[in-house]
Amino acid sequence: MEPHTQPTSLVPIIMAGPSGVGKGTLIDKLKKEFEGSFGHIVSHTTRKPREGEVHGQHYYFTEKDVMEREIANGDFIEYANVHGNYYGTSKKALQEVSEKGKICILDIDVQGCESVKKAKIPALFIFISPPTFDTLKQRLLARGSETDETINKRLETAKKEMEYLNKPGFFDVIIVNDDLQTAYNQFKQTVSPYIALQKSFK
Ligand SMILES: Nc1ncnc2c1ncn2[C@@H]1O[C@H](COP(=O)(O)OP(=O)(O)OP(=O)(O)O)[C@@H](O)[C@H]1O
Repeated sequence: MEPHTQPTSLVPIIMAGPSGVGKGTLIDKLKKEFEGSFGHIVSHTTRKPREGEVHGQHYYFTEKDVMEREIANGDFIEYANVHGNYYGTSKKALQEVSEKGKICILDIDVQGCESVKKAKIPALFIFISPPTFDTLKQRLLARGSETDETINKRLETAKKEMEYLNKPGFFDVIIVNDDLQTAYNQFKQTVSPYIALQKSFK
């Protein structure tokens, strides 16, 4: 998928980059500014619902054997096993969003990107990079969501994810999230042709 050319279909926008780099922050900002252009994709999970979580809204809650069968069947465009629970995006969930004429944004890891590419699903692949490794560590610490152990795990994984920057052409666009507003402007510029196309469908 060539960025900066006029897209002819609303392909999903795939966001990758190490944990804590600011993917969620950028996506939230974009969805806020262009409310109505983006659809909410519902993931599947085999973990138990937490209080207040609604099936079909927060997740499609499913069973391990069912999900394994569906994965084997090729029903998922990507999935991951996180601490013994499966999480994944089904082809059907993606289809539900595009049938509503909305753009789908997926926040997935590089393994997930590999799966999407393998499934030959056309998409716009964006990698969000930290300016330095140290900045990433500071952001994870500042977010206050991790213990020392999980921070180290995330940083280890981050090193591997950053190696994808050496794979020419794997990502369509790489955005360095140093100053948030600058990164957001680049992000917005990258996806604006898709937003324009989405609006033209109304
Ligand atoms: N440009 C920036 N400058 C400073 N802080 C930032 C910047 N972008 C994001 N942050 C902060 O960094 C922290 C991590 O951001 P965020 O939660 O969006 O990351 P993420 O990539 O979605 O992580 P995860 O994959 O773990 O969900 C947050 O506290 C966020 O407010």
